[in-house]
Amino acid sequence: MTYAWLWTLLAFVLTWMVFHLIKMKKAATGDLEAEAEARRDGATDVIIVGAGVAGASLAYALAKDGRRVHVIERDLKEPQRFMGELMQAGGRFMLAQLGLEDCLEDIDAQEAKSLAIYKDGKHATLPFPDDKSFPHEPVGRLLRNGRLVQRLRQKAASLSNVQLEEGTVKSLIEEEGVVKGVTYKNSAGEEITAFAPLTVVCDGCYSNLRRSLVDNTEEVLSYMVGYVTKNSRLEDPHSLHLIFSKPLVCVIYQITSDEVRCVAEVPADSIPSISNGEMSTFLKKSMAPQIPETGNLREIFLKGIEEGLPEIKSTATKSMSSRLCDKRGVIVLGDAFNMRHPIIASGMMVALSDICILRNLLKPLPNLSNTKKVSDLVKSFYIIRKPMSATVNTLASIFSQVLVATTDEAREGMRQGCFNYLARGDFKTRGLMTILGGMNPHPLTLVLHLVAITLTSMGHLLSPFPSPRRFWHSLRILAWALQMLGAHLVDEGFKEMLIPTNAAAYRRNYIATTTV
Ligand SMILES: Cc1cc2nc3c(=O)[nH]c(=O)nc-3n(C[C@H](O)[C@H](O)[C@H](O)COP(=O)(O)OP(=O)(O)OC[C@H]3O[C@@H](n4cnc5c(N)ncnc54)[C@H](O)[C@@H]3O)c2cc1C
Repeated sequence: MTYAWLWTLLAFVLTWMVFHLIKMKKAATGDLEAEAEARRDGATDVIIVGAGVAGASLAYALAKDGRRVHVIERDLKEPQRFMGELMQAGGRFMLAQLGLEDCLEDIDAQEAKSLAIYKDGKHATLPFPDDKSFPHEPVGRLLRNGRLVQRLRQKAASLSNVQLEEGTVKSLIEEEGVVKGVTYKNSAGEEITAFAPLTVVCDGCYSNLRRSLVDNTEEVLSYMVGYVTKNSRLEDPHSLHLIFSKPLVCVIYQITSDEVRCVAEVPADSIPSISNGEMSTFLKKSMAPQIPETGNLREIFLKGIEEGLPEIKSTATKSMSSRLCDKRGVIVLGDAFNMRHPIIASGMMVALSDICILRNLLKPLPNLSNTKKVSDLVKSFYIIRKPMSATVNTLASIFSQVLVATTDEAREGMRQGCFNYLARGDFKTRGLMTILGGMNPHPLTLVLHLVAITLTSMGHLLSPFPSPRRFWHSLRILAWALQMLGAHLVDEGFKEMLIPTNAAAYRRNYIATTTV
């Protein structure tokens, strides 16, 4: 009798445990059944990780071709950041190819018609020229990146075969070397698995997933420090103002009808602290005096600082060459795949160009579960993208190195030579501007321009009277230029593209695959 309560308690605990064991087993079986069901049904054709510019555009393009797309994005709120604020004319063309050009409307974007350059009191404005072979108006757009991203997300989500969900992808699910899907945490904190024959990783410049797929590493080159000056309008709001300041460049541009973005680039190893006010002192004392008084550039630069730097932000500039991922069932795109210095503002354009190519390559395939076929197509994608990616990556890398101010006479000669070349305003400048705007992705033409800039720089250093010292420095310019170019010839697989017949074939192939 005394132990009756103990037996009752034991019986209760045992019943509770058996009940829960049965429940857990049922849930596990149910999960597996649901997964198997999803796989059998082929409920999703493509999973896209990340809905930035690349992920959202790709989702729309693939869904338009009838694919069932599941996009998983970590944060569906409007991104507040200062990258991707100039959509080059070439990027607008790619958006039009994808049926997304209207996403540039109703976001108070500003027309970008020219590049204005400033150095040591001299100034030149270089319009993006009208290239007759380019089927689009040669005008880009200056904008708030977050607004564009939201428009792209809305447009993708408006299609019934796109499921856009907030969630953070934790890992890829792999079976025998083939990626089958992802594990992610949804907004309710539940861990979920999703399966599809193809997963596209578009999780941006801080990508974690990339590391398990490709073995390339990113390099931090410098930092861009930026803030917005509110209630302001530049006297020339349609130019991107690039100041050849020291040690690195400043850039000022209109991003909405009454907001101006001010950016200063700072070396990676000496970035002043934002939190203790060092940064505002640096901007006010070191950078502001170098901003030309032309128009109202300096006034707006200072106004932003004096109004208390509401939201000063810094972003790392990175470079990472593209590497082919040899796993099946997965593709990496956007910044997770390939990055370059943002000095020529072309990352979004390259990502969109990649999407146009990939979409056109995948179009004839009714079933993406043929992973061997998809993997072969990805190999040709990697080659076809070269005219655009190699041209833009090389130009960005060389410009970013040339624009660094140093006390080295040869390097300063090249910096001045670059300014002189751009400021001439002749047919050569126009040619380089069409490359810059993404209207002529032609590596061979770029190499010719780079050779011409080198010769201009050498000529500048030798004039008016060549001396042995000047001659020596001009030879150093040549050596430096060859070294920079040489590195890219190898890295970007440029060599074969420089053979004129190959270059022409590459370009034809590129145009055919980017045009709907
Ligand atoms: C300072 C700076 C200035 C730039 N200026 C320009 C410019 O003017 N013009 C231009 O064309 N390019 C510019 N670029 C480059 C451009 O911003 C990028 O190339 C472009 O934004 C890349 O798009 P993306 O979709 O690959 O990445 P993002 O736009 O970064 O999108 C990645 C998305 O993935 C999501 N995500 C990340 N991890 C996960 C996860 N685990 N699960 C789910 N979602 C995830 C993120 O939330 C994000 O929405 C600039 C770059 C820098 C650094």
